[in-house]
Amino acid sequence: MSNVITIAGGGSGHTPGIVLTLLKNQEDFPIQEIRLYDIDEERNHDMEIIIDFLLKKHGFDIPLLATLKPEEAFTGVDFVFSQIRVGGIEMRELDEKIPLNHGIVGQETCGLGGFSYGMRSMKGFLGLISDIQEYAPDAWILNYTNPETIIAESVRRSFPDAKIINACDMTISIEELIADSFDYDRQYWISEYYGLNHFGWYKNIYDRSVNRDIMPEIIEKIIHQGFKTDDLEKNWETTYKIMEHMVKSFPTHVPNNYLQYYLHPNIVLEHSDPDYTRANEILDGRLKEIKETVKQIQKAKDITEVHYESDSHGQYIVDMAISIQNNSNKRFMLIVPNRGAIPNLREDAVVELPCYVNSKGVEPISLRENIPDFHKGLMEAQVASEKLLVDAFFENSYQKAFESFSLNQTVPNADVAKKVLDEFIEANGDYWIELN
Ligand SMILES: NC(=O)c1ccc[n+]([C@@H]2O[C@H](COP(=O)([O-])OP(=O)(O)OC[C@H]3O[C@@H](n4cnc5c(N)ncnc54)[C@H](O)[C@@H]3O)[C@@H](O)[C@H]2O)c1
Ligand SMILES: O=P(O)(O)OC[C@H]1O[C@H](O[C@H]2[C@H](O)[C@@H](O)[C@@H](O)O[C@@H]2CO)[C@H](O)[C@@H](O)[C@@H]1O
Ligand SMILES: [Mn+2]
Repeated sequence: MSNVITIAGGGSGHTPGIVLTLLKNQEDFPIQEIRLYDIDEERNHDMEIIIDFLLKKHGFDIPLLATLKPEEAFTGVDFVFSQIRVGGIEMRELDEKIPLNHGIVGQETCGLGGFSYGMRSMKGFLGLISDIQEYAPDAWILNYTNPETIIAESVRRSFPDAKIINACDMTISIEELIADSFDYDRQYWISEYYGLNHFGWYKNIYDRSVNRDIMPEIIEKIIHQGFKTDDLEKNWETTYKIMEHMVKSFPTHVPNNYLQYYLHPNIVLEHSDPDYTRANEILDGRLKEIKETVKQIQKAKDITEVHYESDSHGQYIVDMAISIQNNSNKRFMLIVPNRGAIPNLREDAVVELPCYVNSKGVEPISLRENIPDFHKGLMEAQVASEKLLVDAFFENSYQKAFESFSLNQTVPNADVAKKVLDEFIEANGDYWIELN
C-alpha cells in the first residue's frame, strides 16, 4: 500500500523534519505523493522549495503539491498530519506578552496565553476538520496542533466520528533526555504516565533489560546529578532546571516539564522578559532559517546540505501512521477521552495516557488504581477551566470565558483574569468567536 500524505500547516518549520522521517521510513511506509496545505501562500511556497530540494537530494521522485485549496489538498489522501498555528507567530507573541505585562505567566499552551491560543485554534481547526471531512472522510488525521486538550475536546463535540488522533511529542523528549542524561536505552522501556496534555506525571518506567521499575533510581539521579542539558537551547535548559526543582520538591513522580507554569510561576517569571519572549526567539531562529535556506537553494543550485534532519517529532507521527497501516499495536502517549481510564477522574476529561495504536485507531490503557489527591486536585481545576473555555466558545459566552480565566491556576485573582481577557478579546479580533 502506498500513501498520499497531506501536511496541514505545510509552511511550518517542522515540515522538513517530518518529510525527512517519511523518506527514512519508505520501506515500512511507502509514499505515493506529498501535499503541503497552508493558508499562507508565501510560507507554503518557501516550504515547497525546501521539500523539493530535499526530495531531489535524497534521490526520491515523489510528486509534491503545494496548495491553498482544501479540495486539492485533501481529495484522495490517506493521512493528514496537522500542525497549524492559527494567528501565526505574531499572535503567539501577544499570547505571551499580554499576561506577562500583568505579572502572570505568558506561554504558548499554558495559562492564559494558552487559552487565548485555544480560542483561536478551535475556530481555525474546526474549519480544517470540516474541510477534511468533506473531501477525505476516510483519512486519518494525526494531529499535533495545540493546545491539544482544548482542540481534542472541541473536535469531540463537533465531529465525534472524525478519525483523529491527538498527540504530543513532549513525553518522548522527556524520555530521551532522561535516557541521554543517565545512559539508559529507552527501547527497553514501558512507561506509565497519566495526566492532561502538558500536565501529567510519570508513575513508573519498567525497563525490560533489567526487569524492574527504574523510576526510583531515575528520581535519585535527577535530584543528585541533574539532567545533561549542554546541547540544548537556553530556553529548554532553564525549563529542565526548573523540572529538577519540581522533582526535588515532589520526589514521588517525574512531572511533565510544563507543570512548571502551574507549580513554579515565580521561577518562570524570574526568567521571563516581557520584551523578548519565546516567539521572538523563534522569529530570530526557526522562521529566519526557513527564509535563509530558501535563499541559499535559489542562489546556489549546487548546494548539497541544508540544516534539517529527521527528528523525534517527525518519527513519532510517522510511527503512529505505520502502526495504523500495519496494525502493529505500538504504544504511544496520546490525548484521549478519559471514560474511566483514570478511575477517580471525571469521565468526560480529556487525558493523556499510554495507548495502543492499530488499524481501528486508539485503544487507551486504563490505570489499575486511583491517582493521588495532589495530582487529582491540580488536574480537576485544569480540566474545569479548559472545559469552561470550550463551553465559552460553543455558547459565545463571555461569562464562561471569564470563569475559565479566573479558575486557571496561573491567575492570582479574578480582576487580573478580567483585564487579561478583555485585552485578549481586543487583540484577537476576528480570530476569536464573538463573546456576549
Ligand atoms: N503537539 C505537540 O507536541 C507539538 C509539537 C510542536 C508543535 N506543535 C504545534 O504545531 C503547530 C505548528 O507549530 P509551528 O511552531 O511550526 O508553527 P508555524 O507558525 O511555524 O507554522 C504553522 C503553519 O500553519 C499555517 N496555518 C495557520 N492557520 C492555518 C489554517 N487554518 N490552515 C492551514 N494552515 C494554517 C501557518 O500559515 C504556518 O505556515 C502549533 O500549533 C504548535 O503548537 C505541537
Ligand atoms: O517553543 P517551540 O515552538 O520551539 O516549542 C513548543 C513545543 O514544545 C514541545 O515540543 C518540542 C519538543 O519537546 C522538542 O523536543 C522538539 O522536538 O521540538 C518540539 C517543538 O518545538 C511541545 O510538546 C509542543 O506542544 C510545543 O508546541
Ligand atoms: Mn506538546
